[in-house]
Amino acid sequence: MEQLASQQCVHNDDSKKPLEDETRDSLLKEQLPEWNYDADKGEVSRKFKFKNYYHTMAFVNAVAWIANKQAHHPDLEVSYGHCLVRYTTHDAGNSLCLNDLICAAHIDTLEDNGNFGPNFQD
Ligand SMILES: C[C@H](O)[C@H](O)[C@H]1CNC2=NC(N)=NC(=O)C2=N1
Repeated sequence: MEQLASQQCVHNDDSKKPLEDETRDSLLKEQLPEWNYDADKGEVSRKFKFKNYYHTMAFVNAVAWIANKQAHHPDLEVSYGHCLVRYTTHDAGNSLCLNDLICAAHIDTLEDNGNFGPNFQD
């Protein structure tokens, strides 16, 4: 299967079709091992932890940028030191679709290495 992180979201009738169980499970296992699937909610989620609010918000802004680029938007829970990212496809009645996993993979490419430049507050 093609790498999720090198794919872009598509918005058509096909993109509103829930993933087959087998496809979903193998993509999660092979490409998104840090993400948790909730079958009841039809969503995947991952909690990202940061050392302070500056780091958290830098991440949140990058997530928002990806969401607008992909026209597919996660629910976010933000606090001082963490951001919980949840994806489901509302247009599919809150089911897990390929766009959800593509966005999750894009977010996994954001690295927080704690180095934001000399003027960044630690
Ligand atoms: C037209 C546009 O693609 C849709 O309204 C998008 C916008 N962002 C979305 N985000 C999410 N998470 N699910 C959707 O079904 C969805 N639909």
